[in-house]
Amino acid sequence: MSKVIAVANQKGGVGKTTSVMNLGAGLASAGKKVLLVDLDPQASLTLSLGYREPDKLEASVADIISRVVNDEDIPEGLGIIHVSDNMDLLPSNIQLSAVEVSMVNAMSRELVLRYYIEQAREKYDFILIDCMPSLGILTVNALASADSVLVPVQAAYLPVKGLQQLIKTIYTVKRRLNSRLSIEGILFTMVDRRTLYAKEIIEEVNEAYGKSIPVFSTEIPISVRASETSMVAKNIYDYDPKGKAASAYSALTQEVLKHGC
Ligand SMILES: Nc1ncnc2c1ncn2[C@@H]1O[C@H](COP(=O)(O)OP(=O)(O)OP(=O)(O)O)[C@@H](O)[C@H]1O
Ligand SMILES: [Mg+2]
Repeated sequence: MSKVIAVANQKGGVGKTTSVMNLGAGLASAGKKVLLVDLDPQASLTLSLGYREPDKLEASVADIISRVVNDEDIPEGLGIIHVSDNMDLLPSNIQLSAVEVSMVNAMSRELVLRYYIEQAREKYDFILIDCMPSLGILTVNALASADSVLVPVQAAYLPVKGLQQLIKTIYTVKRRLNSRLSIEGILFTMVDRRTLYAKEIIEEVNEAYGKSIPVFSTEIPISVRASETSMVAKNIYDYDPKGKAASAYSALTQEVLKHGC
């Protein structure tokens, strides 16, 4: 059994990419076979994993999408980079922007990525999709391909309004395109428990959504070491194994494993 988790929030800079990278590394070190899909033309995940010139890669997720759109065969393993034990990456680059435009007129344009992911499921236990900060066609494709959505929320601004829009989109996709879609959980990131503000937001979100929408009991603390991981191209367990962010991501990994497939 495989599980496909889309990591999405249309708000930028909330910790989507950092969470994909570190949850992915946590699952891989727990012995799970993991594929990370970079579905953002900014290519932050690709860059963070150390592939510093994404535009020079031989193939990327853009090639996969354009082959599906044009109904062409996809050669085995096209674009896949083996990053480390148990962990592969389907990288991205700026070509994805052009491909996104070309999807607008494609047949079943919301289901293009799903066609690929359904085949990739056979090879992996977990597929994590790093979405871009928008609710456009690429993110809808990710939601249509996924079993669940993990929603990182930065506990430093009033997130409720943005979350309503995201949750509405998730339910629309569930109704029209992908009935198995569920919410894996809201994940608070960059939490500074010393500030009353963070606590208030967490309470507010718990009140508004906690009963119907799961909230991870793990919170990711604000951590300078975590913010440095993309620069040094290391996951948090290698970069700062004893730090609070590493133990939080490890607890998150356990929660996700406990949810099962
Ligand atoms: N726990 C943390 N503590 C401090 N800084 C963090 C933490 N997690 C991530 N950051 C930093 O915050 C910034 C945004 O994180 P990240 O790139 O993961 O967010 P994102 O939601 O993927 O952004 P985008 O919407 O642009 O794709 C980055 O500079 C990252 O290094
Ligand atoms: Mg990102």
